[in-house]
Amino acid sequence: MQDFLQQTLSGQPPAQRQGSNAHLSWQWHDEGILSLTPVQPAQQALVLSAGIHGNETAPVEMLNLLLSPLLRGEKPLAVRLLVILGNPAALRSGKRYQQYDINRLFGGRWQQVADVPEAQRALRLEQALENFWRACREREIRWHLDLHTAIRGSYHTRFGVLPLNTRPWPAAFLHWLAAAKLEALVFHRAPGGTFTHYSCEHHDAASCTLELGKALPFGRNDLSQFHGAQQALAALLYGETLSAVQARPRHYHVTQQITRHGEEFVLHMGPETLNFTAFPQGTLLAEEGETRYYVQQAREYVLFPNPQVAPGLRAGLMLVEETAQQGSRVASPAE
Ligand SMILES: O=C(O)CCC(=O)N[C@@H](CCC(=O)O)C(=O)O
Ligand SMILES: [Zn+2]
Repeated sequence: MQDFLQQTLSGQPPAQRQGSNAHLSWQWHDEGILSLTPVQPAQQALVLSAGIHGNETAPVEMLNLLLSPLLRGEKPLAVRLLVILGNPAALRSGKRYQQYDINRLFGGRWQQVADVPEAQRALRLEQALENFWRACREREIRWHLDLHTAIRGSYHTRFGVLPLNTRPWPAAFLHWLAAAKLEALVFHRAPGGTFTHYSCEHHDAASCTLELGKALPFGRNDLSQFHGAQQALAALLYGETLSAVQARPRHYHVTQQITRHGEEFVLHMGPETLNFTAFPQGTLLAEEGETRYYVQQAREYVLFPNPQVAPGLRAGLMLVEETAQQGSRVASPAE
């Protein structure tokens, strides 16, 4: 296969469904699902996904740039790799989703929505991860990096969102996220239906949603803003040296979720409000009927405010910044 992105956008299966070169063998499993196995046994299994939302194109372009030299046999592969373009139909139409946000449907939540294409696709992606990780060697390290872009501009252009994890985060994983030049890490404290929650909860993977800039159509992205992330991904994939960490990302955790239930929902933030905008205690953030959302802590920061989400879905998250002492639990290197 020459170009996985073009192949996926074409909507056609490739003429050849598997192949190999001096460094690896590859197998096309389904639309937007490709595994690559290195000739040399690897210590790590990595799922690298993008295009879960069809309008978030910068990471899709980046992923394809990293993948192409592997498929051409120009770079060695240092990990067992599963590459996923999450929602090909939405990528073709340039929309976040066709009928329902797929990133709310993982962990079996696809069973709760009517027959929408995203429900089928969430099931297919869960099966792909299941099969990929079933083939894991004992003690193989499992990581899942799901690449997105935010709808709005942000005070932090590059940041990571980590799912609820009942185990401590591996130090090497947090180190990699810092080396990828993420400015902030946001820790969820409740379960959710995202792809990264699914990997972490059901497959014990260290997983993170990487948010790289603002959503723009194909061809309009300035990938130089994400050079740090691209370099860190290249280091991981090709077994190259990881750049030194220049700054520790700021750490936040989620304190409350704003949920839209229906037509009465009002979000008291304009379209100009950036991600990580701070609000003082007592600020009325949103209301719907009798329900009112206020800032509860001395200062909270908003993330992903969106009054247009479907009923029952999150219309924003409120965050608190952690002090260095409070930091989220990290495993010792031996853990
Ligand atoms: O900018 C926005 O409003 C959404 C950007 C985006 O798609 N973010 C992910 C975050 C997933 C997570 O919580 O890990 C999403 O909303 O699905
Ligand atoms: Zn997204």
